[in-house]
Amino acid sequence: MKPTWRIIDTTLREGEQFAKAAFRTEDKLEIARALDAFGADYVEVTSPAASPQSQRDAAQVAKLGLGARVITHARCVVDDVQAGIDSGVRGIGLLFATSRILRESSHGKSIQQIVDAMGPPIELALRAGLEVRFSAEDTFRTGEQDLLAVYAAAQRLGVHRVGLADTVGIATPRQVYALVREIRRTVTCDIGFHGHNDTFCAVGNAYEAISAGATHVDVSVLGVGERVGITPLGAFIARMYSLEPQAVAERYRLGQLRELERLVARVCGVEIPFNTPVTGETAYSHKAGMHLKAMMENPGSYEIIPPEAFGLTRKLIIGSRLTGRHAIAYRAREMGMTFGEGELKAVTRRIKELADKGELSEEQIDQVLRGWVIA
Ligand SMILES: CC(=O)SCCNC(=O)CCNC(=O)[C@H](O)C(C)(C)COP(=O)(O)OP(=O)(O)OC[C@H]1O[C@@H](n2cnc3c(N)ncnc32)[C@H](O)[C@@H]1OP(=O)(O)O
Ligand SMILES: O=C(O)CCC(=O)C(=O)O
Ligand SMILES: [Mg+2]
Repeated sequence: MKPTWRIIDTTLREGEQFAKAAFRTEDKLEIARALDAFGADYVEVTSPAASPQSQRDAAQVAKLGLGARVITHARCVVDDVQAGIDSGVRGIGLLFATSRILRESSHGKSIQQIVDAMGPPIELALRAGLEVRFSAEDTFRTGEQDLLAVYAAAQRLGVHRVGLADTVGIATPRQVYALVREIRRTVTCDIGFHGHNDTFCAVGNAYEAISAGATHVDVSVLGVGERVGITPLGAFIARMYSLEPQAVAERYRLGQLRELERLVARVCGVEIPFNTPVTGETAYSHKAGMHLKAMMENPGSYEIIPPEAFGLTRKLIIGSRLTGRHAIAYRAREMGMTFGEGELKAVTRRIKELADKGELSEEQIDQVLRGWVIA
């Protein structure tokens, strides 16, 4: 069983727009290889038109011979497309801002002028044999008639995919679902979604896009990108794994995720947030007594994704003031000790008293348990 959707990882394009990213050539090659090892379906690199080094780097990534399809991203400008073709990539994401605010501030074109300008760059890319996507930048602040006009034009030109871009992170999940549904009824080609995380809706929005018929989703490692970035790869994978575990585990090498994130964090000089889904420092920590009891019965009690699926382990914190007698009995059993019900309550009370002054380490708990038996 395979997922019906594909991941376009844009760490090397959107991620290069992250304030803290200054990728050297060797960083890009290492990240591209790590993305490929994870099983990313596409790796998107910065427009070769951006700078001479960007052109050389795109060509080097394209030459790596990855399993992932290496694509680039460009304005609807013939010279930019030609630079993409020259770099040897296999696909190109073209875009034009269609919202009124960006039409006025970014390029000054009307919808009709956009439709007229799209033709030559799209045709050039298609003639060169590239996989071509056309995206309406700032989709969710664009009038529906305007969107339908540009997507219909893109489809007439023969693009492989149209893209909806929540460029400013304004869309709600319900809006994403409704608009993707609408576009799904209008075009026959594939549909991509690119969502910014300004209101932390990027994962939910990507999921709704897929539910409504999108085939491709843009992600980046740790979500790096402009401002607070886009849909994070790991969080998106967590979302989808919880729904279709077998398909996700078969398609992607999930055990690579943590190393991939560590690589990008190191290169960008940032920490991985403690609450990052799956790989964050506390993602598999369980602390409250009621949770610990149930976790010892069945780890599925408070985990929707087993850590082993990602090569990770869980941590049960039993030395806090929130601990419970079941957790203490469990540890005691591990040490080969059994307590009667009254003793167990008493030793748990003692551990809680001590923990009120500060959490106990495993060694300290063991010491209390051993001391209790001897006393
Ligand atoms: C939402 C996004 O993240 S989109 C991706 C953003 N990525 C990038 O910007 C890549 C890095 N960018 C760059 O290196 C540069 O901006 C370049 C090389 C692309 C362009 O550089 P410059 O020619 O110096 O223009 P500058 O960046 O100042 O202004 C943007 C120009 O692109 C035009 N433009 C903006 N969007 C588009 C578009 N989608 N298609 C065609 N032209 C566009 C603008 O009209 C403006 O050209 P003008 O001066 O003739 O009006
Ligand atoms: O080309 C696209 O679909 C997305 C471009 C982009 O980065 C954005 O709109 O935020
Ligand atoms: Mg973006």
